[in-house]
Amino acid sequence: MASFRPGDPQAVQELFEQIAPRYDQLNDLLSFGLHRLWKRQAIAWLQPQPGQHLLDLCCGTGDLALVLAGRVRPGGSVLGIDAAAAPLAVAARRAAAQPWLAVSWQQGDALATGLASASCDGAVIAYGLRNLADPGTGLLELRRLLRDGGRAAVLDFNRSSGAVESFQSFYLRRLVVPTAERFGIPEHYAYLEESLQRFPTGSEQQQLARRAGFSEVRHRPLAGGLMGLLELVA
Ligand SMILES: C/C(=C\Cc1cc(O)c2ccccc2c1O)CCC[C@H](C)CCC[C@H](C)CCCC(C)C
Ligand SMILES: C[S@@+](CC[C@H](N)C(=O)[O-])C[C@H]1O[C@@H](n2cnc3c(N)ncnc32)[C@H](O)[C@@H]1O
Repeated sequence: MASFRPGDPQAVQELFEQIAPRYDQLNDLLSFGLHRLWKRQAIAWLQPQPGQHLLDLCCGTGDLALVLAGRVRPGGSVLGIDAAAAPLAVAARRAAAQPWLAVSWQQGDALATGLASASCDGAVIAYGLRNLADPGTGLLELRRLLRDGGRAAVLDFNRSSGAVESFQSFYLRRLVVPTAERFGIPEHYAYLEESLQRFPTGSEQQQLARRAGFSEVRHRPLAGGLMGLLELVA
């Protein structure tokens, strides 16, 4: 059985190339649709305004980017960046059905986007930071891309402890992976728990964000501590 070593960029990219066709369906199924609420909480922090130019790093199949593109109308735009082509193809198909949205897609590395400094009014990374080889470098690039005063929202699983950690592990091992097994991709979802074990805690993320140059930093647990939202001001 293949395994995807957390921190190996090629393996992580390949994982998301392979699960792209099932990704959204399994997120809805496995979280009972609650991931949409958690993403709305990330958007609420960003306070998107008409005319703003926003960035969705590790955008995947583009659900967040498409919502943001609606919120910055008229005059604004959203750029979604992802390392994997398959999720971007899903995102482009979804965007084609909404031609009024100013949204574009770029295959690239969130650790080195090549975009101009201070070129974005706001940015989101949803369930992406944990998949980067070096989350600290990811936060540095995020800060570089934002104009001073711009907001960023970093949504991901929360590295918890005690009963919450036990529930998280139980849910991932006993529900998530067996469900993924039915779609022939159990090892892809087994990676989730492995990647979480090496993910910085909320307070460690706060330290990394301050070191990256963010002026305001707050890590907020969501869903009873199962998820976490890093609220940042550049
Ligand atoms: C949107 C969500 C996860 C995105 C996601 C992130 C990754 O890094 C992956 C890596 C490998 C495969 C898939 C993913 C991936 O989908 C969160 C919702 C989906 C989760 C799979 C469900 C797990 C949620 C909590 C652990 C438990 C929620 C319990 C609640 C009662 C629903
Ligand atoms: C769990 S998905 C999150 C997708 C979307 N943000 C969401 O909330 O559903 C993680 C995404 O990060 C992308 N990714 C992983 N490493 C990356 C990197 N170094 N640069 C850009 N994207 C990356 C993967 O290809 C994948 O599409």
